[in-house]
Amino acid sequence: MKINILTLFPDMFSGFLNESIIKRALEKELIKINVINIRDFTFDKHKQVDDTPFGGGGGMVLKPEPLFRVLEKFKKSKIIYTSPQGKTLTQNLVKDLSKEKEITIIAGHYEGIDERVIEELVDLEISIGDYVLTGGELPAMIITDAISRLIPGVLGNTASYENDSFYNGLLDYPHYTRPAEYNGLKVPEVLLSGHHKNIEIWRKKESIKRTYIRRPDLLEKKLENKEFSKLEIKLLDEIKK
Ligand SMILES: CN(C)c1ccccc1CNc1ccc(C(N)=O)cn1
Repeated sequence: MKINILTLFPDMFSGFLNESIIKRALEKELIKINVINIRDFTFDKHKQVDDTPFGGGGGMVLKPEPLFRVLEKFKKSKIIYTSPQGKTLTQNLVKDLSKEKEITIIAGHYEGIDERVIEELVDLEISIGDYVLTGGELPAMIITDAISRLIPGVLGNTASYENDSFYNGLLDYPHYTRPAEYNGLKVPEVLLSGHHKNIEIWRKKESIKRTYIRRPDLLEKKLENKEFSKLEIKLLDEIKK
């Protein structure tokens, strides 16, 4: 999986690329991340990347020329633009994107980019949620992070995404680690029992209970898509009693 990120602020990505799971995935060459400075694709004296909007109003808009030039190099990849006007990112969309060979993410800035770039070159506009940020760099990191962890080998053997919340359409169950009692607070007995089947059922029930309480919309969706196993239906009935 190769991810190109087009940005005006490449230095924002150094921490993201040099730490933890992403760093290890890059070292193992499981993914390749290429951060490109849009400004390198300006050839005028002032290296101008933005300009005032036609029609007036405040702010600046990213000019079409530098973006058309840089995107020429990546036209074989799926071109993504992060903006509040995009399709909201979900785990299913992440899963679909993780199957691409190469994607290029344009991190928007200022008031956005010239619409002609979107119309002509952008394959998918993505929003990470209904809120406004100073730039598209954090959304680009979030999309890159969410995709990378689905690439085989990136999470290593300890963590796996099969039990991810959202992976099975449910929220995650509660997690505990040593000590078994802390400040008089105990870990649920079943988790200390070593009884794997009971533990699995307890975790599944906790996931369904939490989803029922906190995100009934997710349960609805799972029911609509007929994605419930017989066990999950049984546990949901117990919870509803
Ligand atoms: C300055 N703005 C509003 C803007 C306008 C257009 C494009 C990019 C930006 C950069 N900001 C972003 C980007 C993405 C998201 C999101 N929800 O994915 C929120 N904000």
